[in-house]
Amino acid sequence: MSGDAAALWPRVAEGLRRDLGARTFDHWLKPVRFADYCTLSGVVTLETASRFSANWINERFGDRLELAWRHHLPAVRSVLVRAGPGAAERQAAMTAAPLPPLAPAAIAAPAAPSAFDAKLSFERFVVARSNILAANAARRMAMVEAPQFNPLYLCSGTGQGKTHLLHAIAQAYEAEHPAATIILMSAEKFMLEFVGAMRGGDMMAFKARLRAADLLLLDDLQFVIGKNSTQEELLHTIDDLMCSGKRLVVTADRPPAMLDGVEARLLSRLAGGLVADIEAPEDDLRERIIRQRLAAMPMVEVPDEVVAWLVKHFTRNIRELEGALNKLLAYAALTGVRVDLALAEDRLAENVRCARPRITIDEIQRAVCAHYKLDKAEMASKRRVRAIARPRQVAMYLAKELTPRSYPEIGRRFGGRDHSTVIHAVRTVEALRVSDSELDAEIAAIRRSLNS
Ligand SMILES: Nc1ncnc2c1ncn2[C@@H]1O[C@H](COP(=O)(O)OP(=O)(O)OP(=O)(O)O)[C@@H](O)[C@H]1O
Repeated sequence: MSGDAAALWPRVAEGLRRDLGARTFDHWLKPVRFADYCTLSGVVTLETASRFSANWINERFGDRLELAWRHHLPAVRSVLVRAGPGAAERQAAMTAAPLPPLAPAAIAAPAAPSAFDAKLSFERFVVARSNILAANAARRMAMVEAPQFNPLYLCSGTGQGKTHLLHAIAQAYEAEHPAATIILMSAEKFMLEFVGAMRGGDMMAFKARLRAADLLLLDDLQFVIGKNSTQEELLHTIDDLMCSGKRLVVTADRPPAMLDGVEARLLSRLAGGLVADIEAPEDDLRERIIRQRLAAMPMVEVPDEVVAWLVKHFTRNIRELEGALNKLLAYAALTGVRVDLALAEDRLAENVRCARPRITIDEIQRAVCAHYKLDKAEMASKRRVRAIARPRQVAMYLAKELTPRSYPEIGRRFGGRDHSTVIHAVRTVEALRVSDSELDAEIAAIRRSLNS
């Protein structure tokens, strides 16, 4: 895959040359060579002649490089330019005054690059009412003083900045505690390493590595749902870290109480510190994030009406908003057209369609009740008379069809019913839709009312 990416570099470079102009390109980017592409992290590494020009390129052209790469290879997450081999010698040769000789150890072992994404810093995290609790709690986690709340549990829907905050905490903590051991990993990786260690008979090393952490940051905890032995190991790891006063931050897509299939003992540990949720981003936050991204690209002109249009249409999460902006800018940069409202509407029509807010269970319950002229409280009631039970089953069926919620989650929203009740309702309505055309038409009408 790195080979494929290497083959793309000349095309990426050609686009950049058109975009930046031959003079700027030849001066800064012509000497840049492709070094590596990691499919796992999505990081492209490029090399240039000196550390100075690497820093300059990262600062001035980092966003441009990312856009250009993503245009050809959408999986690219970030682009890093570093000084290539021999850069130190070239740098020394270019300097008039001889540099003091480097200790052999320093030459042999250059500082290991930080494992954290420099772009995901506190400085680049825009704070607003919807995320202020999470952002402030995250900052506290990185301070010298012991945090007031430990563990910190960050939760939100997808693309709202949880991973960003984990990287920000890790980097700020690293700056304050340079010798500290910091581990940032996804819950999935935790599980894979745990299973690998069990199979390889290497549990001691696995346990020792995690328990040596001064700060453990665990992303996407919902991954351990239903994975009992991973949960057990995680529980021991957390207990160990907490007992030794270490810091723990976890993220998940829902609050602890909604992690069905996670052991109560683990949940109580996780909820025992601070649970901070990030709400859906408000207009002001979305606009400030766009303006922040544009400020890093002073050569790109984006009219205010396009910014307002993006803010209006990409409401659900920041990742979608960023993706739309990147797509628009990449298209404009690589084709040489100006960014205006018509271009945004044309190029981003599909993105807008996908970004429409999803239907919620609450909306479904309201629509079903409006159709059958019922009180919404009946949805959660225990009454089994057919005039109520059937609409309730229809609402459960639509909840499964139109939302990403699981059977247990749906059951909870209908007066704490068991998941098997929901499965039964879904199957019943599915069968009835085939045999009962009247019911089928009613469901179609409810769906239309929800989509309108
Ligand atoms: N408040 C913010 N300020 C600046 N950038 C943000 C903010 N919130 C999110 N982002 C950006 O949005 C993108 C998605 O954020 P991130 O990956 O952290 O989301 P997430 O909540 O971890 O999503 P998932 O649950 O899918 O893993 C990232 O590029 C991140 O930098």
